[in-house]
Formats: sequence, C-alpha cells, structure tokens
Amino acid sequence: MKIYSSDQMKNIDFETIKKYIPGNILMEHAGIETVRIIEKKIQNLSEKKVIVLAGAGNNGGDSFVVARGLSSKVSKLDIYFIGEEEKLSEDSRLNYNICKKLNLNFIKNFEELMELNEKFKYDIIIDGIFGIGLNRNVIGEHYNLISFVNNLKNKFVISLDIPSGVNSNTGEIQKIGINADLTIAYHGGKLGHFLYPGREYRGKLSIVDIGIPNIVESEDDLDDIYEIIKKEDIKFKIRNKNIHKGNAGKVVCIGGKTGFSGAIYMASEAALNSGSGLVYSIIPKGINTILEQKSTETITVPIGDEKREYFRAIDYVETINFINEIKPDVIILGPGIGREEETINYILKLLNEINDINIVLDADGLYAIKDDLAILYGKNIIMTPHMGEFKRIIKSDIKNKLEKAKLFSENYGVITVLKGADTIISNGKKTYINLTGNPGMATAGTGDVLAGIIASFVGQGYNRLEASKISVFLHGYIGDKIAEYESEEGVTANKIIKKIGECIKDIKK
Ligand SMILES: NC(=O)C1=CN([C@@H]2O[C@H](COP(=O)(O)OP(=O)(O)OC[C@H]3O[C@@H](n4cnc5c(N)ncnc54)[C@H](OP(=O)(O)O)[C@@H]3O)[C@@H](O)[C@H]2O)[C@@H](O)CC1
Ligand SMILES: Nc1ncnc2c1ncn2[C@@H]1O[C@H](COP(=O)(O)OP(=O)(O)O)[C@@H](O)[C@H]1O
Ligand SMILES: [K+]
Repeated sequence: MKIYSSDQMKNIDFETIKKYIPGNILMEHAGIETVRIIEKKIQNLSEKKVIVLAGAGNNGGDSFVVARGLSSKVSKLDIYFIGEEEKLSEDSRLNYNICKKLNLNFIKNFEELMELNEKFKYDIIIDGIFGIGLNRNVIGEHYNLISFVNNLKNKFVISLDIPSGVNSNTGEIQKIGINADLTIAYHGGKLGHFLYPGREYRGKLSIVDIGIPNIVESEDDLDDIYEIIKKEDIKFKIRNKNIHKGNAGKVVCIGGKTGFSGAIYMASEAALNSGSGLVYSIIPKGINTILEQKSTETITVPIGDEKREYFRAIDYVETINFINEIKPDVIILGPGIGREEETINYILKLLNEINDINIVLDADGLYAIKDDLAILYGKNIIMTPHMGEFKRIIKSDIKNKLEKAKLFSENYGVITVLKGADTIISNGKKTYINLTGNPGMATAGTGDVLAGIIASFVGQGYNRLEASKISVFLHGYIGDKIAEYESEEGVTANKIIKKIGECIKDIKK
C-alpha cells in the first residue's frame, strides 16, 4: 500500500488546490470525515467533554472544522488556539471565523486551559497543533501544551493527520510528541506513521479520503515510491511442475568459524526450508564435524585443513573453484564468518572475483567491506545490516534512517534491507517499510534466518527487491505466529525455520 513522504503529500495538496479543488474544500472534507470517524469510534459521544487544540497552520484549520462539526454532538467543547490570529492561512482563518461566529468557546490562555480541565476534566482531546508542516523541534508553549496533554489521565487523544511532534517524514520525535490513541490521516499514510518511534505515538490509524482526485497522482510522476507491505501484496510463484532440484534454486552459504557454526547452519536451513533445490555450506574445515552432524539435506563443503578455524585469504581460490563448478544462483556471504584479518581479506578477494552472481551480504560480511565500499559497485548485492552494522558502514548516525538506506542503495546500486522493528527495504527508488514481526524476534540467529530466506527466494527466480520484500514480511509473519501460539519470549530462530512452510501456505490463502 502506497504511503507518502511529507514533500510528496505537500505536492499533491498543492497540485490539487492549484488545478482542481480549493484548499478550503479539502479542509472541509478532512474535518467532516474526521467527525464521521469520531462518531463511529467513540461510544456515548454526547456525554463527552472535548478540548480542541488548534495550531497556526492548516492542521489547526482542520481542527476548527472538527470543532464546528462536533460542537452540537458532545456535552462540552472548548477550543484552545495556540498561535497568532494574523498568521492564519486563508483556509484556516475562514474556519476560525466560522467558529467565532458560532460562538464556540475559545480559551484565552494556557492557565485558563488548566483551570477548565481541573473543573471539567476533558475526556477527548483533538490534536490539531501540527501536521505535516512541523519543521523544527517543539519548544516553549507548544512543548508545555503537548506535555500537559500527555500527562492527562483518562483521556482519549485523537490526532489529526499525525500526532503533533512526530516528524511525518522520519517518524522521529521533535523533542516531544503527542501520545495519540487514534490518528486520522488525510489522503494516505505518511512515512512517520510507520517508522518508529512515530509508529508507537500514533495509536490506531484511520486513513480518510478527502476528495483528492486520482488524476493528481497519475499526473504526478513521483520519482520515489514508498509502500508498506501488506499480505495481499505477497505473491508466491507457482513452482513449475517439471522442476528438478538442479533448477529449483541453488544457494551457496559461505560463513562460520569455530564457535559460530550455528549462524551458517541456520542460514542454510532457512534457505532449504524456503524452497531451494540445493543448499551448500562452504565452511572452514575445523567446524565440519559439527555441521555434518547437524545438517542432513544441506551439503557441507569444508575448506582448508582439519585445523582451519576460520577462513584465510588463500581459501578464496578453493572457494571460487567450487563456485565456478556448481554455478549457484545466489551466495550468502557472512553468517558467523568472524572478523579475523585473514577472513576480511578472504571476503574482499571473493567479492572482487564474483561479479554476476546474486549475493546476500550479511553479518560480518558487512564488517569486512566497511572501509571498501567501492567494492559494491556493479554487483548484484542485497545487504542486510541491522542498525549497528549500517551505522558502521555509513559512518554516521542513523537519524532519518529511511532516507539514509534509500540513498545508500541508490549510490552503491545495492538493495538495502535495514533490519529492525520497522525493517526498511530499498533499491534507491522504491522503498518498503515492513510491519510484521515483534520484539520476540530480538534473539540470536533471527538475522541469519532472514538472510537464508532472502537468498532462497532470489535463487527461485524472484527479483532481488521482490525477494527481499517477501522474505522480510514472511520472516516477521512467522515471528508473529510463534508469539501468538506461544509468547514473544518463545520466539527463536530455529522455531522460525520450522514454520516457514506452514506460513507460506498461510500467506498464499
Ligand atoms: N491545504 C492543504 O494543503 C491541506 C492541508 N491539510 C492539513 O494541513 C496540514 C499541513 O498544514 P501546514 O502545511 O500549514 O502545516 P502544519 O502542520 O499545520 O504546521 C505548520 C505551522 O506550524 C508552525 N510550526 C512548525 N513547526 C513548529 C514548531 N516546532 N514549533 C512551533 N511552530 C511550528 C509553522 O510555523 P512557521 O514555520 O511558519 O513559523 C506553521 O504555522 C496537514 O497535516 C493537514 O492536516 C488538510 O486540511 C488538507 C488540505
Ligand atoms: N523489536 C522487533 N520487532 C520486529 N522485528 C525485530 C525486532 N527486533 C529484531 N527484529 C528482527 O529480528 C532480526 C534480527 O536480526 P539481527 O539483528 O541480524 O540478529 P542476529 O545477528 O542475532 O541474527 C531482524 O530481521 C529484525 O528485523
Ligand atoms: K496533529
């Protein structure tokens, strides 16, 4: 489902107003649709005491429409306008004046607001302080107002478009944000509704149509596309009846060192359980015995001598020979591989040699390239960093992580799967935010499993972006199923592997 950056949304509003529908009509739609949702969602509305908080921008304008629409439907309604009358936009001023003409009660100042609340105890707060026009940190009287709202007891907070203080582009909190129970968003979801921490602030999300004609979006050649992944967007290919294991997806996993055999084992098992025909694990020979005992269907390919505990630079020759011989569709490089100097050289040498095979670069494979990013150019790479790994690669903080993941993908021609509670998948043009998964997945090995699933789908012929999207959704979906059957605490990487098949079936339904 398509969602929008604040610039895109501003542009859509702008084009609509310029060519088709005056801003005050859009504002009317936004406000009236909001009232309709409130009537539907709030029981005993006629008994409620409502305070409408209106800012100086058009978000405040929407809230004046809401105030007017709700005033006769509730037991008490007051408006607190935080801003200067002279600065109101034309559309907001129109609705401000209507509220004045209707004699709705405007509270004079913050002190009066606190007094009235002491007396009446507002039970519904309408937050129209800031919308997508928030452009700096919230301080002073605005800060105090938001803090006041967040500290109220027994209230239901309804944010218009986005909770005030949440950056609609990044989901970041600009010093303070309204903790909403319900957010009613106009025209479409914004990035800040789905990226943490904004996702936690917005409560339930209702998206309403405010009458923006379809033609505006089709005219608008949006360069960047943002989507959240929905179950119905996941389309599994039908496996060819005539398929055999040699053409059902050949995956090579390269990784492991003494003490870290689990990572390569799990990546390989995940690939196998996601439908791959053949899965090979290339490992340092020192861990072969352990892996052979664990693995049955995957084929282990030990490199070096019995004492080899980790890969050495020289091992790349044997590795490349094997790769050339079996011609895999995809290689996973990195799970459990470690950070020995020799191993880093091994990884860099391999990457230099492999140009036309799909690669999922994971875990310490990402550590190895952190100072050699140019090695990524011209290859078919999916990178799967978590936030810490990504920070190390981009050598900066991860403020505005979606934009950074997108830019990185564009600059280096890779697909980035930036893992976290709100995993971001981007090829630089198209960017997805995943909504499945739960805190139970913050447990060892789940990342290795994801790498295995992604590689498996790439090997089965899905394009790299599609494979990443499907895999991230599926991986989180499985985590959610386990959390539902058992508990979040019960989620483990091995359980995820065991449920891949069942959950693919579920999603196909
Ligand atoms: N006609 C349309 O386009 C439609 C728009 N719609 C609605 O409009 C919303 C967008 O409206 P918007 O663009 O006016 O911005 P909005 O979010 O109200 O905030 C801007 C105001 O806040 C101020 N301000 C910002 N940050 C601040 C801070 N930290 N601390 C203090 N002040 C701060 C800023 O002040 P300034 O920067 O000028 O000093 C300005 O006064 C959108 O979310 C939707 O609800 C719908 O009705 C559909 C039609
Ligand atoms: N709070 C969370 N909500 C949803 N998914 C999460 C959460 N925490 C972690 N995950 C997922 O779990 C996986 C963890 O991967 P990673 O950090 O590489 O772990 P490991 O290195 O232990 O395998 C990622 O796919 C991530 O998206
Ligand atoms: K708001």
